[in-house]
Amino acid sequence: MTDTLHENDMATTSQAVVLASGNAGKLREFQELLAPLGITLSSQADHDVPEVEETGLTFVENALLKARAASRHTGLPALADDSGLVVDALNGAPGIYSARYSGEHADDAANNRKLLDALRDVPEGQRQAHYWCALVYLRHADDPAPLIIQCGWKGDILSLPRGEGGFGYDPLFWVSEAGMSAAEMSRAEKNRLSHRGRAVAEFIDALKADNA
Ligand SMILES: O=P(O)(O)OP(=O)(O)OP(=O)(O)OC[C@H]1O[C@@H](n2cnc3c(O)ncnc32)[C@H](O)[C@@H]1O
Ligand SMILES: [Mg+2]
Repeated sequence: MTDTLHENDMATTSQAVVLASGNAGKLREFQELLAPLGITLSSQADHDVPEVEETGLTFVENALLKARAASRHTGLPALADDSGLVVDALNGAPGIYSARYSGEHADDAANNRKLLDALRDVPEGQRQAHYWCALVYLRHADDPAPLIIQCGWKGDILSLPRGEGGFGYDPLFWVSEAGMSAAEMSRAEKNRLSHRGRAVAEFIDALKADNA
């Protein structure tokens, strides 16, 4: 990236934004993806934003609920990500329930175990899935025209976990184009290919156009 381009990016996008998420893995990925643009991203925990109930039935509805609550509470523009894993053989489960698949206080390990169990009898070749990311940006809490970006990432669900990186279902998410699981990728590689990485790239373009 040239200095000129960098300065230009800073000029068009430099601003304070709250990330409406309590997920440390997401926060790390967003900070890496947005830092070069001069966006100062704080997490909702920094502002004591109360956790909002994700009562929507789609990713985009839940992202809107999270972004609106964070923006209302902080007075800042808010970015929210609602994402999850959609498995064909499970009729789209765990879907919007990905974070709470094995219970309200589920952790990644328990969710992964439940997924492996649900797919116990599903043979290789029928274990297609995709991650989905709905990204919502509200300029203020009553913004009637939010920026909304949605991206998917195709993969297959492994029978055994592989890799230590990433978070969530990454050790079970096999990416054939890369020849490795999402948890075996470098952070840069995951950001380049993933549902969230590509949604953020589109978001950056949309924000630049918005600020132009
Ligand atoms: O709602 P917030 O506070 O942002 O945090 P969360 O973890 O509850 O987030 P979601 O409601 O959007 O649920 C997303 C879940 O989907 C899974 N997931 C989403 N993106 C993922 C990724 O890149 N790698 C692995 N798992 C992912 C993972 O289980 C997440 O907890
Ligand atoms: Mg959540």
